[in-house]
Amino acid sequence: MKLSEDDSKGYHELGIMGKGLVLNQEFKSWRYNRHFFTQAILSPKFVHETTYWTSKLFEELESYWDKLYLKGDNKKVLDFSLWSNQFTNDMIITLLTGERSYTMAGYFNELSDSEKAERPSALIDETVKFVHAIRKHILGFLLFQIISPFLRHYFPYFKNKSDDMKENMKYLNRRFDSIIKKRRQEIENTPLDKPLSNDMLTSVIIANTPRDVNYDKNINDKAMRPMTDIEVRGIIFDGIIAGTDTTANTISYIIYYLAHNPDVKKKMLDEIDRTFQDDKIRPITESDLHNLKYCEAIVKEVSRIFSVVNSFPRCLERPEEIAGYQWPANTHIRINIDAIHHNSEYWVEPEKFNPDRWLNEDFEPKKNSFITFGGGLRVCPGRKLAITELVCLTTLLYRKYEIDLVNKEASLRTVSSVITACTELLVEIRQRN
Ligand code: HEM
Repeated sequence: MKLSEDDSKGYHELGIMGKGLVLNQEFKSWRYNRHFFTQAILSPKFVHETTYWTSKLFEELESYWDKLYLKGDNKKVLDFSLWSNQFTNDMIITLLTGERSYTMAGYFNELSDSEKAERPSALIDETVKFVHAIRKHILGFLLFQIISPFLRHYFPYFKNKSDDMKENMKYLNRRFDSIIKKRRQEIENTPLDKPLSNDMLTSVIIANTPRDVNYDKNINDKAMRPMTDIEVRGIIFDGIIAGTDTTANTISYIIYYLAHNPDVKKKMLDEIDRTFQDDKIRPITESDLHNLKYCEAIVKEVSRIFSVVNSFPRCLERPEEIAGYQWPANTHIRINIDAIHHNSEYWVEPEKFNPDRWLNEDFEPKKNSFITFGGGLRVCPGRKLAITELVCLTTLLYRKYEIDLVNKEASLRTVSSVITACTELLVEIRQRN
């Protein structure tokens, strides 16, 4: 991603340009941030955290579904796209910050007239407010690129909107800063021989300090210094922004494709039942993942055929020939993921939903042809977490529940901007026999 000076003015004004990863064009600072992000997210204990929290939060989700939809004989309808959003919000915030988030509980309280979630309501309100602010940021930040500074500063309609977004950003920064400060304090108060929690925030705070197992006090390299609070905030913020809607929408698309491909669904159920031997409640573990290769193939095939991110930007550093044309340096291009994923030069029968293609021993997607997570230096650093979370979630959902679309004839309801988001997915749910 490289934005021109004009395009990035608004992001500077909002205070998000040059921080974290996504909007960071300064190579040294991006590389430093990326190193911390990758080191934390790719560590083996993080894979453990991902399976653990997917199971734990799924149990919580089931407790709400049980009360709202699963009692009695009547089939009840739910909008899966809304629940998946609450789930992935709680998941990413808990995994990245180590602070429990309760947006599923908040949504349950909204839907349930009589019973309320067994969580302190002040805690629910606080996390719901936090998540609403994150959502407002995701939906509104493009205003700072698309609308000129003149309109944003002097035209009341845009000025109000942009002032509101700036206030929202201030609130988010305060909230992140207080979480970071609290965690630094907790780390300081924990004796060196006592373990710390495994969330990303803790890992990036302790990286390159004596609490880090890889710490070497003899290395006196500026590039290996610990992160400041503002740097920590930048990468945690980006992880939350990039890791919520992407996974939430992909799981909705998985439900949709399974409903339309009963033979695939049957094969998946066989794999799940073989792995869990009729145990419908034990938590999923990392070792289960080795036995869920068909589920993983489904996640990849859905991501190929209906990628949630539809394109991503690049800027040419030097003149290049692309598609037979010469392009000067600094040309901005968008790489069209959908076009590449549906191109018969790269994929056999590209329009066919065929998870088996991923299981063929000789199969390897052609170079740069599976780009749902982008590619090159900037490739999505959350891809392993995303695939693990999606495989676990698909397995947990279908291990115990029968999920049908309310209207199988209806096409998917989506809206496209930076990502293709599912706006509604009405399903009927009941326990599997
Ligand atoms: C299905 C889920 C996901 C999809 C489809 C996805 C897709 C992408 C894509 C296409 C990019 C741009 C890559 C490029 O320019 O080459 C990206 C970047 C990024 N993603 Fe993901 N992502 C997903 C989940 C996640 C998760 C769970 C996280 C974090 C926990 C995450 C964090 C990031 C970050 C921080 C970047 C910016 C990287 C950089 O600029 O260095 N993503 N993602």
